[in-house]
Amino acid sequence: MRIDVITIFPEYLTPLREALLGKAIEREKISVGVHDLREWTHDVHRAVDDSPYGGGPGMVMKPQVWGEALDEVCATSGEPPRLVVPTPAGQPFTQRTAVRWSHEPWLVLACGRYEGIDQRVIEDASRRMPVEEVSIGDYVLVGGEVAALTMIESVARLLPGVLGNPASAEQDSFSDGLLEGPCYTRPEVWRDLSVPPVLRSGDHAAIARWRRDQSLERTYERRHDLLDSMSEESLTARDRGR
Ligand SMILES: N#Cc1c(-c2ccc3ccn(Cc4ccccn4)c3c2)n[nH]c1N
Repeated sequence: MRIDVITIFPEYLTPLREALLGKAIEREKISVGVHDLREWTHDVHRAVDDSPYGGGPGMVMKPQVWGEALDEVCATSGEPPRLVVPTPAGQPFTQRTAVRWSHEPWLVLACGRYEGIDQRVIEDASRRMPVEEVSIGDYVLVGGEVAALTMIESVARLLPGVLGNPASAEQDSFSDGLLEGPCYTRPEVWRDLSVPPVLRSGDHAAIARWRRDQSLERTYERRHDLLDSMSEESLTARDRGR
């Protein structure tokens, strides 16, 4: 997978070069390009923003600069990229989104700042590539870079050869629609707190039941909305009996 990020703070994306993702880039499982939006300015001040039409607080990112940047970064004789635009007003980004995007050959992420990017940039890009305006959660950040890091990490970890143990991606929270239950490691007793005996029983069926029950209980307590949106078939008769 190829990932390009356009931003006025390229150094914000440095963490991508660290740890697991850094290794995946070194091993060419992913190629990441980070581009400074100001490269496409032509004035001495390298201006990327201007006052909003209709008034209101803050500034809006100029369409001309973004248009030229996307023209160049997204240029191809083949299939265009999927353009991802982080915004607090976007569709929710979920694990399902990450799975879907993990099958994409090329993502371009447009990281806005200020009050956002002139909407005509999204409108114009939609004429020649798929565009998704997405939000990573119901809170307001200062710009799109943290959201880009979040989304890139959640997509990249699903790619073959990126995670040391691919099974952990399959057993993700949300992968079966439920939250992950608690996990434990040695020692067996720590500050007079013991590991649940079933996990040391060696009875794999009992362990699997216990883990499913813990996921259901945690999801019911913390994210009832996930249960509400689960299809009946994905909940077993035993689950419903709990
Ligand atoms: N994804 C996501 C986001 C963002 C986000 C993403 C991109 C930008 C570009 C500018 N701002 C600041 C800003 C403040 C106020 C109104 C509009 N925009 C962003 C915020 N905030 N919260 C999320 N879940």
